[in-house]
Amino acid sequence: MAILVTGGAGYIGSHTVLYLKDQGEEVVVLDSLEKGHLDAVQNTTFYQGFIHDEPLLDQIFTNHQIESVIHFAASSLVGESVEKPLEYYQNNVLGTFSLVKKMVEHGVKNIVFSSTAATYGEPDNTPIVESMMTNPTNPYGETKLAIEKLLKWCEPAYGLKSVCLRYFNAAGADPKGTIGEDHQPESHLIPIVLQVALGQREHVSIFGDDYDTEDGSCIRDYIHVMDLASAHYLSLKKLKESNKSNIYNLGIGNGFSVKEVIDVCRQVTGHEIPAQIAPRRAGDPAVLIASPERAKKELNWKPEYTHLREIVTHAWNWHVAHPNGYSK
Ligand SMILES: NC(=O)c1ccc[n+]([C@@H]2O[C@H](COP(=O)([O-])OP(=O)(O)OC[C@H]3O[C@@H](n4cnc5c(N)ncnc54)[C@H](O)[C@@H]3O)[C@@H](O)[C@H]2O)c1
Ligand SMILES: O=c1ccn([C@@H]2O[C@H](COP(=O)(O)OP(=O)(O)O[C@H]3O[C@H](CO)[C@H](O)[C@H](O)[C@H]3O)[C@@H](O)[C@H]2O)c(=O)[nH]1
Repeated sequence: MAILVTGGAGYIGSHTVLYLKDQGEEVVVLDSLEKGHLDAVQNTTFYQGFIHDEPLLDQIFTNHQIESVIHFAASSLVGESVEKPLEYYQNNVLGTFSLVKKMVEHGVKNIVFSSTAATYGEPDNTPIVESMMTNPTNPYGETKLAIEKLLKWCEPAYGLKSVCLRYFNAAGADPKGTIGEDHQPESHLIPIVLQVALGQREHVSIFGDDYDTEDGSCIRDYIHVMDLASAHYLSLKKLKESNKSNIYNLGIGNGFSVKEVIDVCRQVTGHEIPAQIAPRRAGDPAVLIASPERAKKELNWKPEYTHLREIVTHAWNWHVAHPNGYSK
C-alpha cells in the first residue's frame, strides 16, 4: 500500500518524503512543480500535475494502491494571500475539494493535512492550545480553516478520517544535507537572512518594530522540518491504529523575535547581516507560540532539534552548499 504525497516536491513535502522512504513506506508524489523541485524527490514515483486535475487523480488512484494521502500542496504566503484571496481560495479550497472528492470515490479513507498556526489569528493567550478559538487574520489562514471544516464534515458522511497538523514556522534542512529550502521568490525569514550572509542580498528588512513584544518585532515558534516530517509519519500511524480524527499543533513551544532570529544567524554564519526596520507586513499576527503537548502525548512525538541555533546551522549548511538552491 502506498501513500500519496501532494506537494511532495516542495520544502516540507520533500523532507517528509525522505523520512517516509527511510521508514520503508512506498510513496507516490503529485506536484505541479510551480514551486517545487524535481531534484528534491529523486528516485520517487512522481506525477507532475495539479490536485484539481480530477482525471489525473483517477489515474493515480487507479494505478497505485493508495491507502492514505498526506496533503501539502497549497499556496502558502500570508502577505500574498491578502493581495490575491481569489487565487488562494481557488488553489487551496477548490483544489482540496477535488482531491477529497476523488479520495471518497476511490475509497481512500485517511488524510493528513498541512494546516497552520494562521488558523488561530491573533490568539489571546500563549502558548496556543488546540482548543483555542480559530479566527484567521488573513485569507491564507481562512482557506486552511475552511479545509479543516470540509474534512470534519466528510468524516460522518463518508468515513474519511483526518489529522490536521497546524504547523508553526518550518525551518532548517535535512541534517545530512541532501535537500533543503528553496522557495522562488523566497519570502521566509531564515532563508532570507542567510541569503544576506551569503552576499546575495544587501540587508534583511524587519517587518515592524512596533508590535507589543519585548523588542517590538514579531515572535514565532520555529520548528525543524525533519521534526515536522516525523510528526506526519506518527500522525498517519496513529490515525490508522485508532481510526480517530484529530488536530495537533506542531511547534517547539518557544518563541523567537525577528531580531533574535537575525542574531542567531549572525552567530552561526559569522556574518554581520545588516538589518533595516521596514513597515509591518499585512496579515502578520504579533506572537505565535505553540503548545505541542497534545502531539507529544498522543503521538509519542519527540522533536529532535529544539535549539534554534541547530535549526539555523542545518539551514546554513544547505545554503552554503547550494547557494542557488536546486538550480544548477
Ligand atoms: N513553511 C511553513 O512554515 C508552513 C507553516 C505552516 C503550514 N505550512 C503548509 O505546509 C505546506 C507545505 O509548505 P511548504 O513551505 O513546503 O511550501 P512549498 O511551496 O515549498 O510546497 C508546496 C508544494 O505544493 C505544490 N503545489 C502547490 N499548489 C499545487 C496544486 N494545486 N497542485 C499540485 N501541486 C501544488 C508546489 O509546487 C510546491 O512544490 C503548505 O500547505 C503550507 O500551507 C507551511
Ligand atoms: O524578510 C522578512 C521576512 C519575514 N519577516 C518576519 O518574520 C516572521 C516570520 O515570517 P515568515 O514569512 O518566515 O513566516 P510566517 O510566520 O509569515 O509564515 C509561516 O507561518 C505561517 C503560520 O503563521 C504560515 O503557515 C506560513 O505558511 C508559514 O510560512 C514574520 O513576523 C515576518 O513578518 C521579516 O521581518 N522580514
